[in-house]
Amino acid sequence: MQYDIIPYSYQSSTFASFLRLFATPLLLHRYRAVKLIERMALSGACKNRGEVRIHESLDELSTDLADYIAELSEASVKERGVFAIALSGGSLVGLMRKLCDAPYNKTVDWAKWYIFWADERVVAKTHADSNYKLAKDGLLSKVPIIPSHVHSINDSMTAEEAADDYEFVIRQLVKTRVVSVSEISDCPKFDLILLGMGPDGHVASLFPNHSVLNERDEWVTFITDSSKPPPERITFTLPVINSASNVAVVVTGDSKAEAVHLAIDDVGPDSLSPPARMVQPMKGKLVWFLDKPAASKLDRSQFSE
Ligand SMILES: O=C1O[C@H](COP(=O)(O)O)[C@@H](O)[C@H](O)[C@H]1O
Repeated sequence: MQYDIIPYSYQSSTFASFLRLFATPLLLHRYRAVKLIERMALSGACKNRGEVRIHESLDELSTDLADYIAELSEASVKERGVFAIALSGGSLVGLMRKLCDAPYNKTVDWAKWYIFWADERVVAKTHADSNYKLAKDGLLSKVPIIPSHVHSINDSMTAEEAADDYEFVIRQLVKTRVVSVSEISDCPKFDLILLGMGPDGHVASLFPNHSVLNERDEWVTFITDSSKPPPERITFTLPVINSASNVAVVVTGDSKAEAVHLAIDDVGPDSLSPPARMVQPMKGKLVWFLDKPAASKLDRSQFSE
């Protein structure tokens, strides 16, 4: 199994700024083609943990992430008429900020977006810990998404009830094919699941050594003992994450470098395996968006050009 390492950097930043401001769909398409060629030229292969994009700065990471999401949205709307995207909380939402700016705020077909959460804290939607509130304040209130397409949890229920209710909502949307279904697992097949990762290697609310990592039957489950506050959360299970068409893990900062190393590198069977390492889409594509500090402990000797 192989993975691609892409030291991602805009060498023609003036050109990129011009395009971000004035891009027509045609120019944007051409610009993406140029970037693809740059990436192919810089990419190398390693033991497969997906494609790894390493960025010089948070600004470049944010632009690349916005491009990536916009491209997947365009492809999904073309193919299925809708784009079913699951968000996470934490630093991810701030890194998606470029989607609120030109050209994405105008070129993305926001009316076709259906929003879900890969995990949510069981708190009121107005609470500072709410992943919904974070996304609403940072993204959803700034772009023309249709309110009825935003599927957040019912915050008046217990964690267990909220997980069951959320799974029921997703089941209805699978029936109407707003969310596709995986031919392999019978799980929902989201067009894109966006994950962050904690310094302990947790993704969504799948924490190290937690029994929830073994859940194979439920689509959405709950925990009441999260090692990171708040304790009560709902989360997509690994089978759902690994059934997605695309999964992106967005990680920044040197406090996460060790977890990135353990999640991506070929570390051998005796090493600790963080939950992020269990993100292995069955048929979908996995992309890591890293900044340099987060990538600083990756074993470059495993890369081959
Ligand atoms: O608690 C959570 O943490 C992770 C990671 O957050 P970050 O701020 O370190 O990026 C996040 O992805 C998850 O959705 C959230 O509930």
